[in-house]
Amino acid sequence: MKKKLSSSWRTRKKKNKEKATFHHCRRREKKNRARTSEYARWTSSDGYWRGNQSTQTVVVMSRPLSEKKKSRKPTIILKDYIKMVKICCIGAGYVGGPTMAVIALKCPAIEVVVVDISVPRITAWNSDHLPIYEPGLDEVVKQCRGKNLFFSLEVEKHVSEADIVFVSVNTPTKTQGLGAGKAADLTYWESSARMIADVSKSDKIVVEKSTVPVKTAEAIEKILTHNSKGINFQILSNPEFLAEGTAISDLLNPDRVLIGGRETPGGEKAVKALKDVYANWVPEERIICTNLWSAELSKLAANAFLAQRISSVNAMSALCEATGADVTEVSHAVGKDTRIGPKFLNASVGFGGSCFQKDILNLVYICECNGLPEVANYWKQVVKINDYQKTRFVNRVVASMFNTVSGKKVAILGFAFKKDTGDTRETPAIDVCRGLLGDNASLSIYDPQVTEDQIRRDLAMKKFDWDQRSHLQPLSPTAIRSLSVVWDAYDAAKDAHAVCILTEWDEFRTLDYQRIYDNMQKPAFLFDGRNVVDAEKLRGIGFIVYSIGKPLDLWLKDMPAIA
Ligand SMILES: NC(=O)c1ccc[n+]([C@@H]2O[C@H](COP(=O)([O-])OP(=O)(O)OC[C@H]3O[C@@H](n4cnc5c(N)ncnc54)[C@H](O)[C@@H]3O)[C@@H](O)[C@H]2O)c1
Repeated sequence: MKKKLSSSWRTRKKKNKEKATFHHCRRREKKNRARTSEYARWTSSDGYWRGNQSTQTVVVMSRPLSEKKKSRKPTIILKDYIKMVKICCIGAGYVGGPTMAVIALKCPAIEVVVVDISVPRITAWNSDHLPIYEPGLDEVVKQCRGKNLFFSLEVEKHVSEADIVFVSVNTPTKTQGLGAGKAADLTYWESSARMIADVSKSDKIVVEKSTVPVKTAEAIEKILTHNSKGINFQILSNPEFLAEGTAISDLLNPDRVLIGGRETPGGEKAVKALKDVYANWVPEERIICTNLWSAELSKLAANAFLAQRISSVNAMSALCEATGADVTEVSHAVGKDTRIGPKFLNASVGFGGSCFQKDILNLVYICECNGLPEVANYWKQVVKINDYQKTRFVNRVVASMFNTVSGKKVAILGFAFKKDTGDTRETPAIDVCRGLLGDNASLSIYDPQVTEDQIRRDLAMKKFDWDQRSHLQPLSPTAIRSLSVVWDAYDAAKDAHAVCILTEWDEFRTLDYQRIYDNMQKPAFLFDGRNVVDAEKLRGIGFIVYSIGKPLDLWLKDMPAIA
C-alpha cells in the first residue's frame, strides 16, 4: 500500500514536474519570441526598426530606440534573421522617378534613393517643380520625399549601399556605327553596369527597368561578374509597362508586373525578393515570373503589338476617307468583338513617345540579326505606316489650302505626343511642323505643358538625337524665324488661316470655336489630327473641317491629297 501510494505520489510529482517544465518552456519560448520580435523592431545602430519578420525583406523606418531599450538588446545574430532592403534606382527620368515614388509610397518600410547624373533633373525632383508632368505625381512625391524617398546626385554612394539596384537609364536608338537607326544604344546601360561592379562591396540584385534588347542581361552579367570581387550579382528583368499621362494610376494598379530571372536557386531567391516588394500592393496573381529572355522580349513585343494596333487603325483611316466610311464607326464595330476589344483603336495623326518607334526598330534589328528578314519586315511596316500617316496629314493640310501654305499662319494646338504629359520625344507634331515649315508656313504653337525652348530644340534636332544627353543636342536655336510659341489657344489661332490639333488635350474639346473662327482668316480651316472636335458643329460655325478617317468635307474632296 505504502509502495502503491508512494508510486502514485511519485507519478503525480513527475507529471507535475513535466507540466511545470512544459509551461516553463512555453513561457520561455513566448518570452523569446517577444524579445526576438522586439529586437527585430529595435535593432540597428541608429535605433530604427529595420525588420519585418513575415516578409524578411523589409526595412522599416519608425521610431528611434530609447536608450533603455537599446541596452536590453538580446544577443541574437540578426543578420540571418532579417534581410534589410535598400533600393537605389539609377535614372531619375519618366520611368525611374514615378516608379520609385510609388514603391516608396506603398512600402514605407523600404528606403528608396533615385540617383542621376543630371544636375537639373535631381534639383527639380527636390523642388516644388518636378521635372516631369504626370497627373498625381506631385502628391505621391510630396508624401514620401524626405521620409523614405530621396533624389540624389551621389550615384556611387547610394549604389554601393543598396541591396536592389534598378537601372532605368535611357536606351536610345543608335545613331551611328553598326545597327545605326535601328539597334538600341546601350552606352548608358553599360556604363551603369560597370559603375555598379566598381563600387559594390556587397551582394546585389540588379534590375533591368529600362527597355533593352533580348539577351542584354547576359551581357550585363558578364560585365558584373568579370569585375566582381567575390560579390554575387543577380540580374533580373522587370520591364516597365506604364504609359505616360497615366503613369501613377498604371503603377498603383498595374495590369501585370513582370519579373524575369535565372532559373537557379540564386535567381529564384532574387525573383522572390523583388516579388515581395511588389506584393505590398500588387495582387499576387498579377505578378508574372518568367525566365530572363521572356521578360526582356515581352516588353518589346507588348510595345510592338500596341503600336501595330495604332498603325492598323490608321491604315484603315486612309481607306475610310477614300470610301466615305467613318473610322470611329469601324473601330467601334471591330472593337465590339471580344477577341479584339475596344482599346487602342483611335485613329490619329500617328503615334509618338520615346518607346514605340525605338522598341520596334530594336525588334526589327534583333529579327534581322537572327536571320528572320520576313519577321523584321512585318514589324518595320508598323513604323512605315506611322510615317505615312504624318505625311498624309501634312499633304492634306497643304492640298486643302490651295496647294500652298507659304506665308500663311497655321495654329498648332498641342505639341506633346499625347495628352497629360509634357513629353515631346518622337511626337508626331515634330514631323507635321517640319512638313509645314518646309512649305514655308508660319507656325504659332500652343501646348499647355511644353516650353518654347523645348519646341525649338525639338524642331532643330536631328532624328534620334532627342534621347541623347543634352550636351549632344542643339542649344536653344533661334534659327526658325517663322515660328512663335504662345501660351493660349486663342492667341495661337488669331489671324491664322488654319488650326491643326495635334494633341488630344481635354481643353481643346471645350474651346470657344466661334470666337476662334471670328478671329481667323477666311476660309477658316480646322485639321483635327486627334478627332477631338465635333466636326458637324464646327461646320455649322463656318469652318472647313478635316477629321482623320471621317467622310470628307465637299471642299476637301475636290482637293485630293496624295501622300
Ligand atoms: N517613358 C516611358 O513611357 C517608358 C515606359 C516604359 C519603359 N521605358 C524605358 O525606360 C527607360 C528609361 O526611359 P525614360 O523615359 O525614363 O528615360 P529618361 O531619358 O527620361 O531618363 C533616363 C535618365 O537616366 C539618366 N542617366 C543616363 N545615364 C546615367 C548614368 N550613367 N548614371 C545615372 N543616370 C543616368 C539620364 O540623365 C536620365 O535622366 C528606357 O529604356 C525606356 O525605353 C520608358
